[in-house]
Amino acid sequence: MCIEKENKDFKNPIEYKLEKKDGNARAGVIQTPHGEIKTPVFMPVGTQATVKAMTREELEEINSQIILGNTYHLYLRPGDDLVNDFGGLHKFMRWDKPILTDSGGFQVFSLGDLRKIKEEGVHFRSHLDGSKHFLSPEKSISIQNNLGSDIMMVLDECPPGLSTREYLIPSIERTTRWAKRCIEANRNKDKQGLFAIVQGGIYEDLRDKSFEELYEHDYGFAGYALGGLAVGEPREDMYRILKYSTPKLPENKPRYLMGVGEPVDMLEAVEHGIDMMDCVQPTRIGRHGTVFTKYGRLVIKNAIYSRDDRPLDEGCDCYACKNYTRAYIRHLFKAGEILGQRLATYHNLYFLLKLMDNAREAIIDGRFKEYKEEVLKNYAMGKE
Ligand SMILES: CNc1nc2cc3nc[nH]c(=O)c3cc2[nH]1
Ligand SMILES: [Zn+2]
Repeated sequence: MCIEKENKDFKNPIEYKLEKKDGNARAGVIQTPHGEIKTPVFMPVGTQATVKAMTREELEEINSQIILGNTYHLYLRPGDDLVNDFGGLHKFMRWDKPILTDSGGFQVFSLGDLRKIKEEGVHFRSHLDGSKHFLSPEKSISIQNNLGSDIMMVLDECPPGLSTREYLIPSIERTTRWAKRCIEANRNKDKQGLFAIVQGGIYEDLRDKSFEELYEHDYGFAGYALGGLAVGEPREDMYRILKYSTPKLPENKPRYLMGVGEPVDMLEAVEHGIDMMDCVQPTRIGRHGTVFTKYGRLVIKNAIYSRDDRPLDEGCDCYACKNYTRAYIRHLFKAGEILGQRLATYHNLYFLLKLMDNAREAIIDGRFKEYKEEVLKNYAMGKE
């Protein structure tokens, strides 16, 4: 039972309104300073102030409601101070809908040459030029303030997927201390929301520990993310934790699952009550010629498609599927033509945004279970 705890000295700029539940699946609306987001929602990742290969107009065309910016990358290049001088990320990249920025921690752990995790923060070397840098909770908030995102993430440690309890327990406790420091550092309390990140690996009791420690400061958080998943743990462990932890998150705030973007996993997450997801997969695999279809993934460079006059996905009404054949898009990839990467990216993003839109409709109509079963049955058939 989550008891409402509000700190009256500031209003969270992020408001969540639950519209309909169907089991634990939920449809809702998130109000942000840059407009509303209908959930469940997929968030395309725009790492370096661009969703790779997509223009802003194309992102609007496919009804993208919110995009992600990566703090680590933008801090290193072009610099959060430069972005701030141009009025923040919205103005710099001409995106006037909501933006969520991560804390930079995950990229430091996965990209930067991590020197050491200390109580005060992480020392690392840039993956660009090896220069030395330091990221603390306060520094992360300052960078995200400069970027002017609508939703900021706390600086946390995302332990490797199968970390032991002995490693996880002190890591969770430091992540909680860092989260508290982020609240204190978030000077624009009325301009940007701050999400907490629940850790705890694949252990239910450690998930409870992490959440309860963070919920102590619920007044400072506009939403809750489930971190520490999709980092190499077995799928059944991720599903078990999703089923256990998601329904325990506050009902009146957005719930964000970090790093998930495979159709089957997304519907599993929605079933347990997740509202928001992000993942680089759809854009990354798109650039390499793998696309999502109703009947599973399809690798367009495969010779079997050389004379295939069907669209990438026969059930899709996106620009790429309405105008081009598999044969043509395969040719573009074989010829190294950039348009191939653009069309595959466009389609993959459209596919996931549509999947979430259809899930939202199914929840509102009270038929989510049937919807999920239908999608999984077809997806498991493998591409025809
Ligand atoms: C691709 N999978 C994945 N991307 C993630 C990003 C994250 N950021 C902060 N904290 C996390 O725990 C975290 C977990 C993640 N899993
Ligand atoms: Zn399509």
